Amino acid sequence: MVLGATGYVGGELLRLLAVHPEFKLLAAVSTSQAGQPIAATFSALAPAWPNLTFSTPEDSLAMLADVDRLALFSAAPHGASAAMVAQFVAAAHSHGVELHVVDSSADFRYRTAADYEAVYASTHGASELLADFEQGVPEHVAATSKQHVGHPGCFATAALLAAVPLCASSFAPSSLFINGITGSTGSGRSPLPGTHHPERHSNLYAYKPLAHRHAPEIAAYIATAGGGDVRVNFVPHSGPFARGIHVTLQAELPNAVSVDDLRQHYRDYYANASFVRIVDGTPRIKDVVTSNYCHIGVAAEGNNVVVMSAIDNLVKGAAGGAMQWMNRLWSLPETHGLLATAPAWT
Ligand SMILES: NC(=O)C1=CN([C@@H]2O[C@H](COP(=O)(O)OP(=O)(O)OC[C@H]3O[C@@H](n4cnc5c(N)ncnc54)[C@H](OP(=O)(O)O)[C@@H]3O)[C@@H](O)[C@H]2O)C=CC1
Ligand SMILES: CC(=O)N[C@@H](CCC(=O)OP(=O)(O)O)C(=O)O
Repeated sequence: MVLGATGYVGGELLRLLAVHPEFKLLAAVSTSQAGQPIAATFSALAPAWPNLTFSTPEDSLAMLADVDRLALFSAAPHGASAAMVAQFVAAAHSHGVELHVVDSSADFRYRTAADYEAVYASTHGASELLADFEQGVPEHVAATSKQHVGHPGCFATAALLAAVPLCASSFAPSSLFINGITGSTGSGRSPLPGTHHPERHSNLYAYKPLAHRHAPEIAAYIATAGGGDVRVNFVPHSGPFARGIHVTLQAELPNAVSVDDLRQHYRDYYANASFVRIVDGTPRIKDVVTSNYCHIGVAAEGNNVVVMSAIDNLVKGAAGGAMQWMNRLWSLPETHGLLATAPAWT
């Protein structure tokens, strides 16, 4: 079941679920499009879902009376997601349904309501559930006993995959300088001045330098992943493309490191990670967009290092990362339904 199913992340979840070998779509939940065909909102998905219509939250809650197990994805906006998830958790409990939730919004990305409220300046919608949620990208959490997961955001995913192997090493820096460039789908389907085509096309600009709300999230997740207390200086940029995130991380290390040693360190760290590839040169978003892969490249000169990562914001940064976690929560192979590569030329 997918909450926020008419959104960009919701649409990607529906696309991934169409080819998943185990999960069967029970309901695509929408308030605005309930009763309308999925194919009317996502014409690209018509071959996969020619007849299925969006369901109201109320009808979707009622469906829990007829199932034994439920994988619940939330792609609702932060602030709305937690309360919706709480309704489904309560309904699952009362019907004896085995449930795992993966939330792509910010609502379960922090361990405490106070940490969430400090960043989002609004009361958490279901603080009683926070203890049941794991936080992190799957590559940085070896095992979890938690029932549910709050997935990091797309900028955070790209930044963390680049940062954690460095910060969790014996040569960890005390500060990171991170530039991130995101495509316009990162801001969701509602048109905004910053996503309007004439503004975005053939343009590139930074926004909220050193003040973006995802900087504390990146720092918190680095600490959770064993990277300690590192200062994160984050400058996001709007890029002239629809999908993809490119992150460039720079740091000064306590000692010099060779580029070969640094690259080998990353290869060793991600040796068992199916979706992270350490490239010899520099990563490119065209090599990962639409896929669940992350490409990472490194450079070093004396004490100064650069780590670059590229992901698809909607897949590895949201729907695909959520699917990877959901596979793991149900003890399925983590790669189920996610191994398609990028087309590269689109
Ligand atoms: N876009 C991206 O690259 C990424 C997004 N995320 C997170 O994933 C979530 C979804 O993002 P995205 O798909 O881009 O967002 P969209 O705005 O495209 O979609 C969100 C969907 O949620 C539903 N919704 C809107 N308002 C409410 C509300 N008040 N209560 C319940 N449902 C509501 C809407 O569907 P309807 O009105 O039909 O119910 C809407 O289509 C967000 O929390 C975002 O932060 C995370 C990583 C990357
Ligand atoms: C909506 C939202 O936060 N989506 C993404 C990130 C894109 C982003 O950080 O975009 P803005 O700078 O426009 O917020 C997320 O949840 O991580």
